[in-house]
Amino acid sequence: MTPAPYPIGLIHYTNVAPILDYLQVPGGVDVIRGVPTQMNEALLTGRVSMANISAVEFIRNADVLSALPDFSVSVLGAVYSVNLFHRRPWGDLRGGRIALTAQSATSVALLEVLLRETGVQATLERAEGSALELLDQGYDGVLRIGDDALREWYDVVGPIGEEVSMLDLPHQKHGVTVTDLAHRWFVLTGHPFAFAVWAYRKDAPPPHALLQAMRVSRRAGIGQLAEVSERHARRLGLPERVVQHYLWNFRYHLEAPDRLGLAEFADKVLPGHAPLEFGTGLHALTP
Ligand SMILES: C=C(O[C@@H]1C=C(C(=O)O)C=C[C@H]1O)C(=O)O
Repeated sequence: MTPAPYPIGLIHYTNVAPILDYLQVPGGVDVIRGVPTQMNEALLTGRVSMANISAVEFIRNADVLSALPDFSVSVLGAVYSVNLFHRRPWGDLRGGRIALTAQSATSVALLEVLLRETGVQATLERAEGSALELLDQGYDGVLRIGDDALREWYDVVGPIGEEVSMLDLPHQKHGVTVTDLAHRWFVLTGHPFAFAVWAYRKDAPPPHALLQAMRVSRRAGIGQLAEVSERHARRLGLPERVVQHYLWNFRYHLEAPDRLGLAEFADKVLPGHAPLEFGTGLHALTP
């Protein structure tokens, strides 16, 4: 008897290209793709058994989900693709209206934490459109994530020539400020921020062949980062150097500092949450 297929969901943002571009999906694994909120829902409803999902949904559903112990989309400091666009200074957003992308769960929760910790009360509303369109429509702030956020950051601050150091990438131009939420989290806590984990339903752990294939493809992607960056830079219409900097900056292994950041975020966002489990019940891990 052939075993039932194992369905997985994959968020297709460029930030996971180094993990997924070289993935050879093993037989018996079915893949669907989508934005974070779609993959969150697919995992929570059981349509898929494992997905890279918004870290905040892993925290909120820690009773039914476990996370792979060695996969994440984390960053220490600026991330470049989780951005609040605004014209007035952060402190002056008090009483204002902030437009939220419908693609995100974690970054919305992160924004709420950061606003609360800085004493800024604002009205948060779902609204679709580019950052500049929504600012022109009268929103005081616009949250964007993923490839759109990266491109729109570059549209605002670019062009960035060879003379600009990657340590000093701009975040302001023509009266628009692009506040990088991961950078703000770093300033607040000193920790990395984990945006996504690979979560699976505790009742349906992933087959070993899939985990091995993901580790092999991550090694290939990181090892060929120049090629990955060139390919995606062309697709995004961004300089290769900027995309390579963007990609190497991610922390893909859920290491101890990433777990500290995740635990701190969990306590801020959902005090009293169920314990977070990493790989409990998974068969032996091969490095
Ligand atoms: C870093 C990012 O992280 C993503 C942000 C998510 C969210 O806000 O819910 C979910 C998955 C992550 O891959 C990004 O969107 O650029």
